[in-house]
Amino acid sequence: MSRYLSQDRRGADGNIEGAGSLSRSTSTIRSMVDASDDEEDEDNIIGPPKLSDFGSNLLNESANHSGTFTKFRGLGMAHSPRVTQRIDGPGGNNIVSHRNGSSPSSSSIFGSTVYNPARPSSMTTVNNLKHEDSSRISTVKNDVLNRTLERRRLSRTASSLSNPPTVNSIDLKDHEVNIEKIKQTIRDETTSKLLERRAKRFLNLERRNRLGPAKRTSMTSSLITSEMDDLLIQRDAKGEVEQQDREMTPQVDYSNIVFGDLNPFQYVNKYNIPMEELPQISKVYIEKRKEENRRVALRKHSSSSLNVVSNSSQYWANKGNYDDKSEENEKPVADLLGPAIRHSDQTGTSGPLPPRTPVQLNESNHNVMKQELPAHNNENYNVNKLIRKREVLANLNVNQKEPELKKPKNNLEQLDKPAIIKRVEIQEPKPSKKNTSIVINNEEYEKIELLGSGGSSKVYKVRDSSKKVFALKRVAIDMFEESSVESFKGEIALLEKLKNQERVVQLYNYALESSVLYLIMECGDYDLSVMLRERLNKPLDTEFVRYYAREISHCVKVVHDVGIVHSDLKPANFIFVKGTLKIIDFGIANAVPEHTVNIYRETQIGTPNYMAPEALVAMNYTNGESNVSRWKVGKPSDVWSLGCIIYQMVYGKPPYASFQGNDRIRAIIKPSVKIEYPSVKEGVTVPNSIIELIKVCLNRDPNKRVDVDGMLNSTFLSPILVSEAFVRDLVKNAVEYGIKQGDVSITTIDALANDVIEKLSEYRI
Ligand SMILES: Nc1ncnc2c1ncn2[C@@H]1O[C@H](COP(=O)(O)OP(=O)(O)OP(=O)(O)O)[C@@H](O)[C@H]1O
Repeated sequence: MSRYLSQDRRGADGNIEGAGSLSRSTSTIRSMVDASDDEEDEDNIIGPPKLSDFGSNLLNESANHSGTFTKFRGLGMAHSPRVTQRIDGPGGNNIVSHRNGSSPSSSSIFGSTVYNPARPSSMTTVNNLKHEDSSRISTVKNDVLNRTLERRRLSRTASSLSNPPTVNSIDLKDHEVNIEKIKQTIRDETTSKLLERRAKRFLNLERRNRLGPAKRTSMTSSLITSEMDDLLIQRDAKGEVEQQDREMTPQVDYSNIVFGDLNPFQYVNKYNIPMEELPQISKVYIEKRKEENRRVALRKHSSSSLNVVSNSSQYWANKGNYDDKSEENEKPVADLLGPAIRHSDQTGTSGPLPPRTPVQLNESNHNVMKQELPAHNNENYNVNKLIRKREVLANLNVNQKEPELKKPKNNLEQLDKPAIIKRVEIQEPKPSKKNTSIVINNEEYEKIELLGSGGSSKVYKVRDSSKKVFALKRVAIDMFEESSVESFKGEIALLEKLKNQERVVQLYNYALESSVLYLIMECGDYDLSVMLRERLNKPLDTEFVRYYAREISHCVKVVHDVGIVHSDLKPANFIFVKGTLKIIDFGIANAVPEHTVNIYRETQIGTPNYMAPEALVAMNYTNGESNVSRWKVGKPSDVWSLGCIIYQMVYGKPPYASFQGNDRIRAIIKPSVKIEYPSVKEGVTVPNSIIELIKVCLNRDPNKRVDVDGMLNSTFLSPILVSEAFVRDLVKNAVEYGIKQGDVSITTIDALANDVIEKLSEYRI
């Protein structure tokens, strides 16, 4: 450019070569008008495109004539003071440009262009004009040039005649008009060019958006590119692609924008999109958000539908109908396929996509899944996807028992991956062989649960190979303690003796191995202590007391009847086996020799709460510690224990339970410590018959204590029930007998009473 300016300047100074330089400038313009803009790079433009050399010449000329250079500088376009300076040369006001003092650069009144050696200095503003427009402009410019040349020629002639040059004001006006026209033309061209570039940039940006961030795969991007090409081809085929679509201002379709986490404003900023596009982008953004919300609502609805329908065999039976593209089938399919999957992140499209369904993947359906998705446009793509998915699903061997797979992520890669089948096999936990089974006399027993534990034993629920349930009592025996060994041998012997006794828990099998005694017994459900605890806060129920007092008495009678003293009777040693109360734990029981009232035991005693005073006295408890290991037990001791249990049934606790520790034992032993028998228990009258029974059981003197038979025949346990008529009849007969006899002796009255009592025994219940 400066080269041309110099030539022009020389011409202005009278160099006859000026015309040549001007025509050269003109040809430069023409060549540039026709030049392709493919190599243009907008990024290299600091300001608006520079004015042509020709234009600069004209302006300089004009300025020379008018002296109003600044007027042209004030066109509102950027002018770089850094690279441009005015030089007031002898020929008038000229502009030359310098870049770093020596680098060639171009400048114009519109700005400057960064020097690019790889590119010829060119007029970027006019190189894409249509040919007709360029010709028209050239014509105008040539006309102006001719006029200028003519003016200069006249000026030189006048100068040679020593006449000062004059400027015709009309000519000057013409120049200004022409320059304005040129300026307008160039402005139009500039605007058009900018719009074209912007459109191009949006197109690229659009592609970049579709391709997504760096994580995209080559498959995805090629798919998307071909998708866009196919879109164009389709539109071409429909005649929708007009010539103007390929021109400088193509319509940018924002509908496929993927915003990600950005809002429209952030999006526009991030991708350097002009702010005037913001409203349109915002509109798209809002639409997308609406669609997203709608999909979330649909997803909630469809997931609940899925729960209901997925279990339906009808659904799976109907899966072959997926090929039916009717609207009726579309909704169920959408519902059944579950939550919509956003597919837009990578492809720029959106819409529901069937989720992964638990499938049996075979070769054919795998291939179907692997096929590339077809090119699509926004509207058709979702429909195509759904149809295609249905086709794929129809070919799949769907296993409804499979657990539902996780929903795939929102990208195309997921579609190409074969669905992974998760097989969940529910197995019953295999019991560890360790400590779970035991063999006793060649019979294997499997432990089920722990039923209870005592001082020296643990009792488990077990089952044998035929699945019959038993109680396994495992007793650790001190083999070096003879009494201990003998004691448990005694228990086995007693249980053998009590075989087939209905009120005694049955012993089926036993073994002594390595200081451990194993007893396989009849298994109970729960013991009496549990039941008494359950009834603790309930009001007294005399019928309940009667029934269970009779039950325990019956159990003990059975034991006593075979000459055995239990010695450790307490609620926990009575268990319910299928509703029948049975006696257990003969660990300290012993057989009482025939015709012997008491025996002496040499082993540790049981629970003091239920122990008879004579047993504790025999142990010679002093200050709470027994100094003898020998103690006396007999059948009356068991009756005392029964009396304590019945007392607990009525009053909620054993007789001496209010005493703690050794005080309790002392209280039991000490005759002065009387047992209390309140006649009312929490508002309920305690029948005398109950109190009488308990009293005869808790007699301190074992010899005066009632035996089990007496207990069972007691009024409370065996009451007499007579009718009102029976009483009336009895009274009438007695009076009539007295009238007839006149005087009746006491002896006669006693005999009559005994007669009646005997009669009443028939009324025992
Ligand atoms: N055959 C059985 N069926 C069901 N449960 C039982 C059986 N035998 C015992 N139990 C339970 O196991 C608990 C302890 O049993 P057992 O009384 O025989 O052991 P122990 O060592 O003699 O206890 P303690 O020495 O305290 O009297 C009982 O209270 C009862 O709950």
